[in-house]
Amino acid sequence: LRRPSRSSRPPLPPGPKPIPFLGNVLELNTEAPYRTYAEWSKTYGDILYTRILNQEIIVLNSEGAAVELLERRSTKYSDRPFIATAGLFGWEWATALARYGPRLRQHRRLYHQSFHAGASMSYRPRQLQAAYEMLARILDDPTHYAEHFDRFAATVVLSVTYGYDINGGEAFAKSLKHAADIFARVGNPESAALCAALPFVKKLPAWFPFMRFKYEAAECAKLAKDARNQSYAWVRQQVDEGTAKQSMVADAMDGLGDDTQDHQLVQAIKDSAATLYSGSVQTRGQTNAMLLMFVYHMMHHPEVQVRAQVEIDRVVGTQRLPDFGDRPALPYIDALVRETLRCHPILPIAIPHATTEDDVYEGYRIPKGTTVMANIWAISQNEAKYPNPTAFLPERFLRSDGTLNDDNVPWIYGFGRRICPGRYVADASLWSAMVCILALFNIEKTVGSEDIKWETGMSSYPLPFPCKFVPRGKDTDGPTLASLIYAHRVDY
Ligand code: HEM
Repeated sequence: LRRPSRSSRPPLPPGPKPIPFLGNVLELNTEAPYRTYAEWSKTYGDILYTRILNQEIIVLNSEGAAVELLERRSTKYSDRPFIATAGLFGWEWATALARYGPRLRQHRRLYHQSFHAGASMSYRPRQLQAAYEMLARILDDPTHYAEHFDRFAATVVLSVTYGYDINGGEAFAKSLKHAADIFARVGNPESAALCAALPFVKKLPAWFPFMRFKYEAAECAKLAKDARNQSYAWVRQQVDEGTAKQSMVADAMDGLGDDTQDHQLVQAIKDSAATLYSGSVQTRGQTNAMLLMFVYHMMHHPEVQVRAQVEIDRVVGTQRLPDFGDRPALPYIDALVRETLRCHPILPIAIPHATTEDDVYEGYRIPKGTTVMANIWAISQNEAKYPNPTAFLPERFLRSDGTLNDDNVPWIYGFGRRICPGRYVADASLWSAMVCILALFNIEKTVGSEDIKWETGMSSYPLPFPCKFVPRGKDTDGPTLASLIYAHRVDY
């Protein structure tokens, strides 16, 4: 058998011409690479090829191409690119960085068992409770609203993952946060690119000039390891004593019996659980970033707030707080949640996938080992599907009779075998936080509101900015709200 000659192989997808060593890095807007990719797609089409240093990247600029490759052909497209610093920082255990294989599948099974659409419903009372408590904090101290969002997100994740109450003060919660912060600060794409381009860097000792980050790397790895063991031991003790609340780790222990029997599964439980927690507390996780985005949109769109509040007042009234039973009667609120997810996606290039086999798409060759990115930002700004895409218009998700349409922006959570396993939990957290805030407060501009700094790179959202949370009712004071929250109190 003769191998096909190089010239008879399909070509790579089109793209800007790379220069030696650097590739296309000089043309890339590194603060918002998704904008450059969207710009290039006007010349090269929905699928384009680019090289950044020594990393070969294929960018999918349309929902159709992303669904075709990352979902329908997911057996070939579910790996992650190798991140050189992950191992160095002791972070190779995290699900989001895991290569495609049995370990990833084990993590995904554990998530599925506790967070599929049906199972996620059982966490709703806790999410609502956490949202109510967040309202009380905002009322008491509105200036630090972003910190209250961080606490809300961490409360939910600790509860659904470990059945742990954030007020418990266990050391593991602190160690994991600390490790996640170090990894976010030092394990950045630049150090990763340095380690990938110059592999000997990984072997240099920490005292070597410019290698100080290695001291932090060692600390980060140790903290993360201790925290994973301690959090697991904490749930084990609760389960053995019969006091454990339902959670992902407790569910997983149910099928385990003795911890010494299946080391691999025990490690998978520790690692998959810690991934959720570290993702949510790391400087800012997805849920809290999305809530900052929500405040930003509301501050600029008082007319949207009014329409949402008319709906809430009609369905819920002013004598109680919203709950999930109200959700079907509040279509505009759901439309508002979807528009907040769509209008400015917080993960504009999601998390890159990578191929495990060669493939051909629309006559183009996609080699094994290529990084494949879905340009979520380009998908969100598709004029044909979302006319006037930069405008914030929740009604684009409503039919003419006022009911919700079928577009629940699924692409915001990624694709195929790597799709976000926490999407149902995230959806319930976002809904409960947004509806509760709108029920109680008007969000208004104040001095400094226009001077907003943005997180850039892989994520994009406004960093905390000044704004006012003005209670809507004359009698919304601490004691009234406390009695409303108490009346709704759920024990979980
Ligand atoms: C607004 C909130 C959220 C958004 C927009 C979001 C979005 C995403 C996206 C785009 C990915 C990458 C998917 C892909 O590679 O195709 C992802 C992965 C992931 N998400 Fe979320 N997420 C959110 C909240 C959550 C929550 C609350 C949890 C946990 C309870 C969670 C757990 C994860 C995990 C573990 C992964 C890695 C999956 C893997 O690599 O296989 N996410 N998320």
